[in-house]
Amino acid sequence: MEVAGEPIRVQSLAQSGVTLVPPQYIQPPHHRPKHSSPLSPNTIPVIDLFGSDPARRDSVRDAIGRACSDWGAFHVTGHGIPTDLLRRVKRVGLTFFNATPVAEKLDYSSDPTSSVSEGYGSRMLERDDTVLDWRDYFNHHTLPLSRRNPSRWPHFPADYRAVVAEYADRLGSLASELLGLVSESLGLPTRCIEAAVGEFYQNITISYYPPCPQPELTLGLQEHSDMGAITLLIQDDVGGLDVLKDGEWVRVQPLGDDAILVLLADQTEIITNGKYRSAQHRAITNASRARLSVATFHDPAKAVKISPAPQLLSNAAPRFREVVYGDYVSSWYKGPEGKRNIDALLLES
Ligand SMILES: O=C(O)CCC(=O)C(=O)O
Ligand SMILES: [Fe+2]
Repeated sequence: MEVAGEPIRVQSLAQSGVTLVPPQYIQPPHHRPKHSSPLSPNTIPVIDLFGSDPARRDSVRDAIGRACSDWGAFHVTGHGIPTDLLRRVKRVGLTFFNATPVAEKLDYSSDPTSSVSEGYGSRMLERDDTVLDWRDYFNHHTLPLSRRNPSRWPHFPADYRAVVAEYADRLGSLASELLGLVSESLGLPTRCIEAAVGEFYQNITISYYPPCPQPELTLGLQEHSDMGAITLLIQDDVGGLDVLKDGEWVRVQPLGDDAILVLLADQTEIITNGKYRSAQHRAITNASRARLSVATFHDPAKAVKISPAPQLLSNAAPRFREVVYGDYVSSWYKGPEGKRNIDALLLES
Protein backbone atom coordinates (compact mmCIF):
# COMPACT_ATOMS: atom_id res chain seq x y z
CA MET A 1 0.00 0.00 0.00
CA GLU A 2 1.57 3.31 -1.00
CA VAL A 3 0.38 6.83 -0.40
CA ALA A 4 2.34 9.68 -2.03
CA GLY A 5 5.23 7.28 -2.56
CA GLU A 6 5.62 6.41 1.13
CA PRO A 7 4.73 3.05 2.62
CA ILE A 8 2.13 3.27 5.37
CA ARG A 9 3.31 2.29 8.82
CA VAL A 10 0.64 1.20 11.29
CA GLN A 11 2.21 3.33 14.03
CA SER A 12 1.73 6.50 11.91
CA LEU A 13 -1.83 5.47 11.15
CA ALA A 14 -2.58 4.91 14.85
CA GLN A 15 -0.95 8.23 15.78
CA SER A 16 -3.00 10.07 13.16
CA GLY A 17 -5.96 9.57 15.51
CA VAL A 18 -8.17 7.44 13.25
CA THR A 19 -11.22 6.15 15.12
CA LEU A 20 -12.20 3.61 12.45
CA VAL A 21 -9.63 1.20 11.07
CA PRO A 22 -9.21 1.31 7.28
CA PRO A 23 -10.98 -1.59 5.50
CA GLN A 24 -7.70 -3.35 4.54
CA TYR A 25 -7.16 -4.16 8.24
CA ILE A 26 -10.63 -5.59 8.94
CA GLN A 27 -10.58 -9.36 9.40
CA PRO A 28 -13.42 -11.49 8.06
CA PRO A 29 -15.82 -12.39 10.92
CA HIS A 30 -14.46 -15.95 11.40
CA HIS A 31 -10.92 -14.63 12.02
CA ARG A 32 -11.85 -11.90 14.47
CA PRO A 33 -10.76 -12.39 18.08
CA LYS A 34 -13.61 -12.94 20.54
CA HIS A 35 -12.92 -10.14 23.01
CA SER A 36 -16.26 -10.73 24.74
CA SER A 37 -15.87 -14.40 25.75
CA PRO A 38 -13.77 -15.33 28.80
CA LEU A 39 -10.23 -16.48 28.15
CA SER A 40 -9.45 -20.16 28.42
CA PRO A 41 -8.18 -20.93 31.95
CA ASN A 42 -5.45 -23.08 30.35
CA THR A 43 -1.85 -21.87 30.66
CA ILE A 44 1.13 -23.09 28.72
CA PRO A 45 3.73 -25.09 30.69
CA VAL A 46 6.70 -23.35 32.35
CA ILE A 47 9.89 -25.42 32.40
CA ASP A 48 12.88 -24.53 34.56
CA LEU A 49 16.07 -25.58 32.74
CA PHE A 50 18.06 -25.29 36.01
CA GLY A 51 21.00 -23.76 34.15
CA SER A 52 21.60 -27.07 32.27
CA ASP A 53 22.42 -28.92 35.52
CA PRO A 54 23.30 -32.48 34.34
CA ALA A 55 21.66 -33.95 37.46
CA ARG A 56 18.31 -32.53 36.31
CA ARG A 57 18.58 -33.39 32.63
CA ASP A 58 16.28 -36.42 32.69
CA SER A 59 13.40 -34.62 34.36
CA VAL A 60 13.84 -31.50 32.21
CA ARG A 61 13.86 -33.64 29.05
CA ASP A 62 10.67 -35.43 30.15
CA ALA A 63 8.90 -32.15 30.88
CA ILE A 64 9.94 -30.84 27.46
CA GLY A 65 8.64 -34.00 25.79
CA ARG A 66 5.23 -33.58 27.45
CA ALA A 67 5.04 -29.87 26.58
CA CYS A 68 5.99 -30.59 22.96
CA SER A 69 3.35 -33.26 22.48
CA ASP A 70 0.61 -31.40 24.37
CA TRP A 71 1.25 -27.85 23.18
CA GLY A 72 4.19 -27.35 20.79
CA ALA A 73 4.86 -24.31 22.99
CA PHE A 74 6.22 -23.71 26.48
CA HIS A 75 7.99 -21.12 28.60
CA VAL A 76 11.53 -21.72 29.80
CA THR A 77 13.25 -20.17 32.82
CA GLY A 78 16.65 -21.00 34.28
CA HIS A 79 18.04 -20.81 30.72
CA GLY A 80 21.19 -18.91 31.59
CA ILE A 81 20.48 -15.83 29.44
CA PRO A 82 20.97 -12.78 31.69
CA THR A 83 17.63 -11.10 32.51
CA ASP A 84 19.31 -7.78 31.90
CA LEU A 85 20.05 -8.74 28.28
CA LEU A 86 16.38 -9.70 27.77
CA ARG A 87 15.37 -6.31 29.15
CA ARG A 88 17.92 -4.45 27.06
CA VAL A 89 16.83 -5.96 23.75
CA LYS A 90 13.23 -4.92 24.44
CA ARG A 91 14.40 -1.46 25.49
CA VAL A 92 16.46 -0.77 22.36
CA GLY A 93 13.59 -2.05 20.18
CA LEU A 94 11.08 0.18 21.92
CA THR A 95 13.41 3.16 21.60
CA PHE A 96 13.64 2.61 17.85
CA PHE A 97 9.85 2.58 17.46
CA ASN A 98 9.02 5.33 19.97
CA ALA A 99 11.92 7.75 19.97
CA THR A 100 13.19 7.78 16.39
CA PRO A 101 11.70 10.31 13.92
CA VAL A 102 9.55 8.66 11.23
CA ALA A 103 11.77 9.88 8.41
CA GLU A 104 14.80 8.27 10.03
CA LYS A 105 12.92 5.01 10.59
CA LEU A 106 11.92 4.96 6.93
CA ASP A 107 15.62 5.10 5.97
CA TYR A 108 15.72 1.52 7.24
CA SER A 109 12.70 0.36 5.21
CA SER A 110 12.73 -3.29 4.17
CA ASP A 111 12.09 -4.35 0.58
CA PRO A 112 8.26 -4.41 0.41
CA THR A 113 8.28 -7.11 -2.29
CA SER A 114 9.92 -9.65 0.04
CA SER A 115 8.42 -10.66 3.38
CA VAL A 116 11.76 -11.86 4.75
CA SER A 117 13.96 -8.93 3.82
CA GLU A 118 15.88 -7.08 6.49
CA GLY A 119 14.71 -3.77 7.93
CA TYR A 120 11.69 -1.74 8.98
CA GLY A 121 8.36 -2.77 7.53
CA SER A 122 4.69 -3.58 7.81
CA ARG A 123 2.71 -6.16 5.94
CA MET A 124 1.84 -5.04 2.42
CA LEU A 125 -1.08 -6.21 0.33
CA GLU A 126 0.16 -9.30 -1.48
CA ARG A 127 -3.13 -10.66 -2.78
CA ASP A 128 -6.57 -9.16 -3.08
CA ASP A 129 -7.85 -11.34 -0.26
CA THR A 130 -5.01 -10.54 2.16
CA VAL A 131 -5.98 -8.60 5.26
CA LEU A 132 -3.22 -6.43 6.69
CA ASP A 133 -1.76 -6.99 10.15
CA TRP A 134 -1.96 -4.19 12.73
CA ARG A 135 1.80 -4.36 13.22
CA ASP A 136 5.11 -2.77 12.28
CA TYR A 137 8.37 -4.66 12.64
CA PHE A 138 12.13 -4.54 12.27
CA ASN A 139 13.69 -7.70 10.90
CA HIS A 140 17.40 -8.48 11.44
CA HIS A 141 19.51 -11.14 9.73
CA THR A 142 21.72 -12.39 12.53
CA LEU A 143 23.19 -15.85 11.76
CA PRO A 144 25.30 -17.20 10.17
CA LEU A 145 27.74 -14.36 10.74
CA SER A 146 28.20 -13.97 6.96
CA ARG A 147 24.61 -12.60 6.83
CA ARG A 148 25.06 -10.27 9.78
CA ASN A 149 25.59 -6.64 8.85
CA PRO A 150 24.75 -4.41 11.84
CA SER A 151 25.21 -1.27 9.72
CA ARG A 152 21.74 -2.09 8.34
CA TRP A 153 20.26 -1.94 11.85
CA PRO A 154 19.23 1.19 13.75
CA HIS A 155 22.12 3.35 14.94
CA PHE A 156 20.05 4.74 17.80
CA PRO A 157 20.10 4.10 20.72
CA ALA A 158 23.89 3.86 20.67
CA ASP A 159 23.94 0.30 22.04
CA TYR A 160 21.25 -1.04 19.65
CA ARG A 161 23.58 -2.98 17.37
CA ALA A 162 25.74 -4.45 20.15
CA VAL A 163 22.70 -5.54 22.17
CA VAL A 164 21.02 -7.26 19.20
CA ALA A 165 24.28 -9.00 18.23
CA GLU A 166 24.88 -10.28 21.77
CA TYR A 167 21.25 -11.40 22.05
CA ALA A 168 21.49 -13.24 18.70
CA ASP A 169 24.56 -15.21 19.81
CA ARG A 170 23.11 -16.17 23.18
CA LEU A 171 19.77 -17.26 21.71
CA GLY A 172 21.46 -19.31 18.97
CA SER A 173 23.16 -21.38 21.69
CA LEU A 174 19.90 -21.75 23.61
CA ALA A 175 18.05 -22.89 20.47
CA SER A 176 20.71 -25.53 19.93
CA GLU A 177 20.43 -26.76 23.52
CA LEU A 178 16.64 -26.89 23.31
CA LEU A 179 16.65 -28.84 20.04
CA GLY A 180 19.00 -31.29 21.78
CA LEU A 181 16.48 -31.82 24.58
CA VAL A 182 13.60 -32.08 22.08
CA SER A 183 15.53 -34.75 20.14
CA GLU A 184 16.35 -36.72 23.27
CA SER A 185 12.73 -36.55 24.41
CA LEU A 186 11.87 -38.68 21.36
CA GLY A 187 14.71 -41.12 22.00
CA LEU A 188 16.73 -39.57 19.15
CA PRO A 189 20.45 -38.73 19.38
CA THR A 190 20.94 -35.30 20.96
CA ARG A 191 22.12 -33.62 17.76
CA CYS A 192 19.56 -35.33 15.48
CA ILE A 193 17.18 -32.42 14.79
CA GLU A 194 19.93 -29.83 14.70
CA ALA A 195 21.94 -31.91 12.21
CA ALA A 196 18.85 -32.21 9.98
CA VAL A 197 18.37 -28.42 10.11
CA GLY A 198 22.05 -27.70 9.49
CA GLU A 199 23.68 -24.36 10.25
CA PHE A 200 21.05 -22.03 11.74
CA TYR A 201 19.74 -19.23 9.60
CA GLN A 202 18.65 -16.97 12.43
CA ASN A 203 16.45 -13.89 12.03
CA ILE A 204 15.26 -11.61 14.79
CA THR A 205 11.99 -9.74 14.33
CA ILE A 206 11.05 -7.00 16.76
CA SER A 207 7.29 -6.45 16.42
CA TYR A 208 5.50 -3.30 17.51
CA TYR A 209 1.71 -3.39 17.76
CA PRO A 210 0.31 0.14 18.14
CA PRO A 211 -2.95 0.66 20.05
CA CYS A 212 -5.86 -0.06 17.73
CA PRO A 213 -9.17 1.86 17.81
CA GLN A 214 -11.17 -1.28 16.89
CA PRO A 215 -9.36 -4.31 18.34
CA GLU A 216 -12.44 -6.51 17.87
CA LEU A 217 -12.08 -6.21 14.07
CA THR A 218 -8.34 -6.63 13.66
CA LEU A 219 -5.38 -8.90 14.33
CA GLY A 220 -1.87 -7.74 15.16
CA LEU A 221 -0.61 -10.80 13.34
CA GLN A 222 -2.77 -13.34 11.57
CA GLU A 223 -2.89 -16.98 12.63
CA HIS A 224 0.17 -18.95 11.50
CA SER A 225 2.84 -21.38 12.54
CA ASP A 226 6.48 -20.38 12.05
CA MET A 227 8.18 -21.97 9.05
CA GLY A 228 11.61 -22.86 10.41
CA ALA A 229 12.67 -25.21 13.20
CA ILE A 230 12.32 -23.36 16.52
CA THR A 231 11.33 -19.84 17.59
CA LEU A 232 12.26 -18.18 20.88
CA LEU A 233 10.09 -15.22 21.83
CA ILE A 234 10.03 -12.60 24.54
CA GLN A 235 7.32 -10.00 25.07
CA ASP A 236 6.57 -7.02 27.28
CA ASP A 237 3.90 -7.01 30.00
CA VAL A 238 0.99 -6.00 27.74
CA GLY A 239 -0.04 -9.46 26.50
CA GLY A 240 -1.77 -10.36 23.25
CA LEU A 241 -0.11 -13.52 21.96
CA ASP A 242 -2.46 -16.50 21.61
CA VAL A 243 -1.52 -20.15 21.04
CA LEU A 244 -4.02 -22.65 19.67
CA LYS A 245 -4.60 -25.65 21.97
CA ASP A 246 -7.16 -28.30 20.99
CA GLY A 247 -9.03 -25.83 18.78
CA GLU A 248 -9.16 -23.12 21.46
CA TRP A 249 -7.10 -19.91 21.66
CA VAL A 250 -5.11 -19.64 24.87
CA ARG A 251 -3.47 -16.36 25.86
CA VAL A 252 0.26 -16.58 26.59
CA GLN A 253 0.40 -14.56 29.81
CA PRO A 254 3.55 -12.43 30.10
CA LEU A 255 5.64 -14.04 32.85
CA GLY A 256 8.01 -11.24 33.79
CA ASP A 257 11.38 -10.38 32.30
CA ASP A 258 13.05 -13.76 32.69
CA ALA A 259 10.82 -16.21 30.79
CA ILE A 260 11.41 -17.11 27.15
CA LEU A 261 8.62 -18.66 25.09
CA VAL A 262 9.59 -21.62 22.89
CA LEU A 263 7.47 -22.29 19.79
CA LEU A 264 8.06 -25.42 17.71
CA ALA A 265 7.97 -24.59 14.02
CA ASP A 266 7.08 -26.53 10.88
CA GLN A 267 10.46 -28.11 10.05
CA THR A 268 10.56 -29.70 13.52
CA GLU A 269 7.12 -31.16 12.84
CA ILE A 270 8.44 -32.71 9.61
CA ILE A 271 11.69 -34.00 11.15
CA THR A 272 9.78 -35.57 14.08
CA ASN A 273 7.37 -37.13 11.54
CA GLY A 274 4.47 -35.29 13.15
CA LYS A 275 5.14 -36.61 16.67
CA TYR A 276 5.46 -32.98 17.69
CA ARG A 277 3.34 -30.39 15.92
CA SER A 278 4.25 -26.79 15.26
CA ALA A 279 2.35 -24.24 17.36
CA GLN A 280 -0.36 -22.20 15.63
CA HIS A 281 -0.33 -18.71 17.06
CA ARG A 282 -1.55 -15.16 16.45
CA ALA A 283 -1.33 -11.71 18.04
CA ILE A 284 -4.36 -9.66 18.96
CA THR A 285 -4.51 -5.89 19.40
CA ASN A 286 -5.88 -3.67 22.14
CA ALA A 287 -7.13 -0.09 22.28
CA SER A 288 -4.96 1.32 25.01
CA ARG A 289 -1.34 0.13 25.02
CA ALA A 290 1.28 -0.53 22.35
CA ARG A 291 2.81 -4.01 22.63
CA LEU A 292 6.37 -5.14 21.81
CA SER A 293 7.71 -8.64 21.18
CA VAL A 294 11.06 -10.00 20.01
CA ALA A 295 10.90 -13.27 18.03
CA THR A 296 14.12 -15.14 17.20
CA PHE A 297 13.67 -17.66 14.38
CA HIS A 298 16.05 -20.57 13.72
CA ASP A 299 15.64 -21.93 10.21
CA PRO A 300 17.49 -24.21 7.80
CA ALA A 301 19.37 -22.70 4.84
CA LYS A 302 17.20 -22.39 1.73
CA ALA A 303 18.95 -25.30 -0.03
CA VAL A 304 18.57 -27.81 2.81
CA LYS A 305 16.28 -30.80 2.21
CA ILE A 306 14.05 -31.64 5.16
CA SER A 307 12.37 -34.99 5.73
CA PRO A 308 11.32 -37.17 8.69
CA ALA A 309 14.26 -38.52 10.75
CA PRO A 310 15.06 -42.09 9.55
CA GLN A 311 15.24 -43.31 13.19
CA LEU A 312 11.50 -42.63 13.49
CA LEU A 313 10.61 -44.67 10.40
CA SER A 314 11.61 -48.15 11.56
CA ASN A 315 8.04 -48.95 12.54
CA ALA A 316 6.08 -45.99 11.16
CA ALA A 317 5.45 -44.73 7.63
CA PRO A 318 6.73 -41.26 6.73
CA ARG A 319 3.91 -38.72 7.10
CA PHE A 320 5.55 -35.94 5.10
CA ARG A 321 7.32 -35.87 1.78
CA GLU A 322 10.79 -34.37 1.56
CA VAL A 323 10.91 -30.65 0.87
CA VAL A 324 13.64 -28.18 -0.02
CA TYR A 325 13.32 -25.51 2.66
CA GLY A 326 13.47 -22.62 0.18
CA ASP A 327 10.53 -24.11 -1.74
CA TYR A 328 8.61 -24.41 1.49
CA VAL A 329 9.19 -20.73 2.25
CA SER A 330 8.03 -19.57 -1.17
CA SER A 331 4.92 -21.73 -0.98
CA TRP A 332 3.99 -20.04 2.32
CA TYR A 333 3.39 -16.74 0.65
CA LYS A 334 1.13 -18.31 -1.96
CA GLY A 335 -0.58 -20.84 0.30
CA PRO A 336 -4.35 -21.16 0.29
CA GLU A 337 -6.17 -19.38 3.07
CA GLY A 338 -7.36 -21.44 6.02
CA LYS A 339 -5.00 -24.36 5.45
CA ARG A 340 -1.79 -25.11 7.30
CA ASN A 341 1.16 -24.64 5.01
CA ILE A 342 2.60 -27.98 6.10
CA ASP A 343 -0.53 -29.87 4.99
CA ALA A 344 0.69 -29.56 1.41
CA LEU A 345 3.46 -32.07 2.29
CA LEU A 346 1.26 -34.73 3.93
CA LEU A 347 1.53 -38.19 2.42
CA GLU A 348 -1.55 -40.41 2.10
CA SER A 349 -1.73 -42.85 5.01
O1 LIG B 1 4.28 -10.76 18.61
C1 LIG B 1 4.12 -11.93 18.92
O2 LIG B 1 3.93 -12.28 20.07
C2 LIG B 1 4.15 -12.99 17.84
C3 LIG B 1 5.17 -12.75 16.74
C4 LIG B 1 5.18 -13.88 15.76
O3 LIG B 1 4.47 -14.84 15.88
C5 LIG B 1 6.06 -13.84 14.58
O4 LIG B 1 6.73 -12.81 14.36
O5 LIG B 1 6.11 -14.86 13.85
FE1 LIG C 1 5.13 -16.47 14.63
